[in-house]
Order: sequence, then C-alpha cells, then structure tokens
Amino acid sequence: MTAIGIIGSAGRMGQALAVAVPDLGATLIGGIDAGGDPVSLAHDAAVLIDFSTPAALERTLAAARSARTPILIGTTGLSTTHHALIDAAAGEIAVLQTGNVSLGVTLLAKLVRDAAARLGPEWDIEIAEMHHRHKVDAPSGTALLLGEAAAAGRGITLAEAKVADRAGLTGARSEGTIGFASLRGGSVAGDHLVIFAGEGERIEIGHRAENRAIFARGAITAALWLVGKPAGRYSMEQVLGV
Ligand SMILES: NC(=O)C1=CN([C@@H]2O[C@H](COP(=O)(O)OP(=O)(O)OC[C@H]3O[C@@H](n4cnc5c(N)ncnc54)[C@H](OP(=O)(O)O)[C@@H]3O)[C@@H](O)[C@H]2O)C=CC1
Ligand SMILES: O=C(O)C1=N[C@H](C(=O)O)C[C@H](O)C1
Repeated sequence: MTAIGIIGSAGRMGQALAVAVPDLGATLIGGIDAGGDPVSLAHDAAVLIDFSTPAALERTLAAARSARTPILIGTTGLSTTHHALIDAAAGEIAVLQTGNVSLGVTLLAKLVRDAAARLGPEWDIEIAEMHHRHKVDAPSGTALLLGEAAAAGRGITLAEAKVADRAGLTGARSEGTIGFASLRGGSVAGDHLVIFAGEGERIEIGHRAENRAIFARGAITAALWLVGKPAGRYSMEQVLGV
C-alpha cells in the first residue's frame, strides 16, 4: 500500500484525509503540524499531501526535494514567490498544486474557460465564493483558479483583469475586468459561482462542496497518481482525464 505523509495533519483537511486514506487503498505513514519535521516525513512517505499554510511551503518543498518524494499541494493563499518555488521543485520531483482538488471544480474550470472564449468582452465576468468563518485567505484558491480559466478563455492573464477590492466610490465597471466577491460565515465547505453578465441576460455556473470528503478523495487520488511520475508540474485535469 502506498504510504502517504500529511503536512497539516491535525487541521480540517488533515482530519478528512485521515478518514479517507484507508478507503482508497493507501496507508497513512505519518503527519506533521506547526513545529513538525518535514524531512523525516518526506523520507518515510511515498508521496506527501500538503493542506497547511503558505508559510510552511518553502521548508516542505526543500524536504520533498531532498527525499525525492512527489507532493500534492492543496494549500491556498500562495504568492508568486511560492509559485516560483513550486516551479523549481518541479524540475526535480513530481508536483501538483491546485486551488481545488474536486472533480466538480476541475470540470467547472473547463466550462468557464469555454464560456469565456465564446462570449465577447461585453459579457462581464464576476466570481463569488463563500466559505466557513475560519478561512484565512481571500479570494479563495478556487475563485482564483476559475478566474485564471476565464482569463485564459479570453486570451489574457488574470493579473491584468483582476478586481478583488471594490469598496467606496469605485467608478463604473471597466470592460474586460474579472471581479471577485468573498463571503465568510458558518461552516460552508466551499461555494463558487461564476457569473457571465450580458445586456439583458446572465449565465451562472457554479459548484457547491457539501463536505470535505470530496477534497480528501480528490487529493488522495491525485497523490497516488503522482507516485512514479517523472519530475514536472502536473494538473488535476491530467489526473482526472476531464
Ligand atoms: N485545494 C483544495 O481543494 C483545498 C484547499 N484547502 C486549503 O488547505 C489549507 C488548509 O485548510 P484547513 O485544513 O481548513 O486549515 P486548518 O487551519 O484546519 O489546518 C491547517 C493545519 O496546518 C498546520 N500547520 C500550520 N503551520 C504548519 C507548518 N509550518 N508545517 C506543517 N503544518 C502546519 C496547522 O497546525 P497548527 O494547528 O499546529 O498550526 C493545522 O493543523 C488552506 O489553505 C485551505 O484553503 C482546503 C480545502 C480544499
Ligand atoms: O479553505 C477551505 O476550506 C477551502 N479552500 C480552497 C479554496 O481556497 O478554494 C478549496 C475549497 O473551496 C475549501
């Protein structure tokens, strides 16, 4: 059985993973939280799964590289510096980083890209997300992933179109921008809605996570898929074949 090591093992996702690992024919070799040693975990595990915090990523990737252990990164709130670290690691080990490991969101991203490509820039794109009261980053990793899919469909980068900070006297909406709205409250596992707002009509497509089991399943499936893969940066689309 494939031995999985978890970074962030006592957290909400870490606990969901511990429940799901045996069901998917793998075994949990160990896990760490703040203050834990990623080096020995990376040597013991056949693959690592990280659902922790961006601050942990540099040490985690260094450990994975030194042990040559593949890694699935689900942690969100990553900066361009973190992505550069991931790219560098992917030169030596198999890495998959994504803001959402579910089948539903992986497919939704493809639908969003397609819709954005077919609709002209006069269709305004807005992305709304709601999460539980404990979430610390905004917009969510999923919202950003969907924004990137929409931007790719339009042949632009999200960086040039993103508007995530509306408040006060904002002025009218600029054509071609992609807006984000983040709601926080209660125990919501993760809701995302992508709105294409045209003149006199709207298209809305979205996804609701009803629990963390879907994330645990997606993460373990992806982690098992990474074992034995050559160095590189992989995607959930490749794992799930959608
Ligand atoms: N990609 C996806 O599909 C999904 C992504 N996520 C993302 O996963 C992340 C975790 O979410 P969630 O489980 O809800 O968060 P939690 O806050 O419940 O758990 C985070 C865990 O990480 C641990 N941690 C903190 N610092 C370190 C460190 N330096 N090394 C190792 N572990 C550390 C914490 O331990 P301690 O208590 O000791 O600080 C805690 O156990 C978030 O970024 C979230 O957005 C969540 C769901 C799905
Ligand atoms: O923090 C969470 O809980 C989640 N985080 C991910 C995100 O930022 O999109 C994925 C999921 O929506 C749950």
